[in-house]
Amino acid sequence: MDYSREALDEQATGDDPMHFFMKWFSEAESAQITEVNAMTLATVDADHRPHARIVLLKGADERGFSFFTNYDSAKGTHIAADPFVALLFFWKELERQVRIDGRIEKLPAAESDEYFYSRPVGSRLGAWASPQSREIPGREVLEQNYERYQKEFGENVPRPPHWGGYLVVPQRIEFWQGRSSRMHDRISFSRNEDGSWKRCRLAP
Ligand SMILES: Cc1cc2nc3c(=O)[nH]c(=O)nc-3n(C[C@H](O)[C@H](O)[C@H](O)COP(=O)(O)O)c2cc1C
Ligand SMILES: Cc1ncc(COP(=O)(O)O)c(CN)c1O
Repeated sequence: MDYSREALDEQATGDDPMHFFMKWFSEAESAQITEVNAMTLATVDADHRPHARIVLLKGADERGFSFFTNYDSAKGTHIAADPFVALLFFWKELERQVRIDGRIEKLPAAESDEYFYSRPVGSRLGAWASPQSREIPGREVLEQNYERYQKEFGENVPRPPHWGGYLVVPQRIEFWQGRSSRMHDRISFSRNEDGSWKRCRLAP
């Protein structure tokens, strides 16, 4: 595969990488890419071993990037032990990659509520039914839990205390655009002490 769609220069990315991320994100949406918000989340456990999995980006604003999950899951346990994480997007149709590293924190409960109550009732029951990342003897455990909570809550399924959002506050954001002969463009932003961003170009 030789990449040849387009170039990325320093000027085009501007001074604010969150702003530029939104631009690339909406271009990916317009390109009809399916699950454009699917991103790899890397965490490290208490023994410094890395773990990666896909989660769905549900918000991006001047604060950072947010997603929702089970706080008692493996990833939740890793995050509690070490708040440094990485995110990765690969939009292959656009020959683009975005790499983000930063520090993660829980979203305020009000924001977790707001998102949770926007989800279909079935997914809300799923959040109760699944002890995410735990070993279970069989699928029937999930089905039984689901039915039990369905009986208990009916249509009014509250947010479980162990389920909510995280915000990744970026410290570095890199935009990668594939180019011919592996001579790709990489524009990287690192956060300064005062919160402003320093931009540089990296060799591919
Ligand atoms: C496309 C896709 C989207 C996913 N989105 C989420 C998500 O937003 N939140 C989540 O908790 N798990 C999501 N998952 C499941 C995770 O990849 C993972 O299996 C789960 O969160 C357990 O991870 P852990 O054991 O490392 O905590 C998604 C999986 C795929 C393939
Ligand atoms: C277990 C789990 N939790 C949360 C999500 C987040 O997405 P949604 O809120 O759209 O269900 C997903 C998406 N695949 C998921 O698999």
